[in-house]
Amino acid sequence: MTHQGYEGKRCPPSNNAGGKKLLGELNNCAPLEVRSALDESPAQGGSSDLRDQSKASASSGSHWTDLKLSGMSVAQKYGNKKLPNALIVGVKKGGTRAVLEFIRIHPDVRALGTEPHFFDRNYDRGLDWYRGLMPRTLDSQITLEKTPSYFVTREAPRRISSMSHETKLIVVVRNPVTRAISDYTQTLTKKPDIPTFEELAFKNISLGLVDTSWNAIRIGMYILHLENWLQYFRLSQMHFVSGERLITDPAGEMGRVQDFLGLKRIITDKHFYFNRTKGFPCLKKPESSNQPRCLGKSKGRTHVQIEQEAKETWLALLCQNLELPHVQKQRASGNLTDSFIITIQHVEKMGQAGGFVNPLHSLCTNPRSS
Ligand SMILES: Nc1ncnc2c1ncn2[C@@H]1O[C@H](COP(=O)(O)OS(=O)(=O)O)[C@@H](OP(=O)(O)O)[C@H]1O
Repeated sequence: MTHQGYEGKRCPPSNNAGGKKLLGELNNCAPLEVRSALDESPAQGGSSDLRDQSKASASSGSHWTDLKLSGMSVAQKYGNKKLPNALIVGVKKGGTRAVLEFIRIHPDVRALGTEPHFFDRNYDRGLDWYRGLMPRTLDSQITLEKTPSYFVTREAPRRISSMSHETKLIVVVRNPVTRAISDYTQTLTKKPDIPTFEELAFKNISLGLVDTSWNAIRIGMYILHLENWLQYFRLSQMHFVSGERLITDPAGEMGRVQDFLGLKRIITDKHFYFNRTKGFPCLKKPESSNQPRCLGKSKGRTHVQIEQEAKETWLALLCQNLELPHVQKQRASGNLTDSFIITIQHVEKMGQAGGFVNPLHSLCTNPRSS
């Protein structure tokens, strides 16, 4: 299936409020690759939704700085569809959409607006199918896509490295407890009758038993997943974006992303403004538009309310159960793989250098900060 074909079959725009649009409705009108993309973030915003914007330009990857040639960008006319050189591989609810929408305003980046889920759900369709989804790029431009579920997909690192050992990987990490609550909040908008967060997170709260098989918890066990990636990729090929700083200092985080991708620092604080109503940084001039835009309503949802006391009890337990015990267990057993040691050292080093906020550290040492 060609990419043009899939764009042509997009759903008509909806007036539904973010978080209320049901996936089922979208499924009826969207073809597979769009459905896949929407599975991760089904809710759509209104007319000021950057995600609608990105879907509209999903196949063209068109760019506001592109030179126009009879209404068609140079890349669209002379470019080729290439396999991505860089991927935003996760984490779900980390801030991956914000990174994609922010980086794609760079003239040397062209991104697929939807999530193709190639390395997890659609691998059988083959690399030609995957390439066909990509926007046309000039040789000097980077092709990028984001699918947050790659980070926790066992086969993804091997599959990506067999596409190219040189692929650059971006991981947007966020405090795993907040991430889990965000994930749960999203599920709740689709299935309001699910058990409480507490019921799902704990096997036995008085015994302090956390259910690490629950996906919302498991995704946040970053070290566990990283270990798998490091079997196939050098650490220098991975860049960690702090989901927290992406909100407080988007230009700073995007500066480091541009450095990592070998791009000139074009995206600066001039590109952002803080939208008080949204409560998040927004783009003054997003891709394909001169109008300021924020991400859609499914980004920056109000999280389910959790009482502070319960939260502190949980946090202590979750903190003990996410990265730390895994690290401690591995250390105690003396059964450390090289990649594991490197990961820990790397995370610690980046934390010291201020280049990385250990997602557990601030929360576990100061639960009230959440
Ligand atoms: N600028 C800006 N605007 C809006 N939202 C922002 C922004 N930067 C980061 N975020 C955070 O991104 C969180 C959603 O993460 P993802 O885009 O990775 O979600 S998804 O996995 O694609 O569904 C989303 O999580 P929630 O706040 O829990 O909704 C936001 O906190």
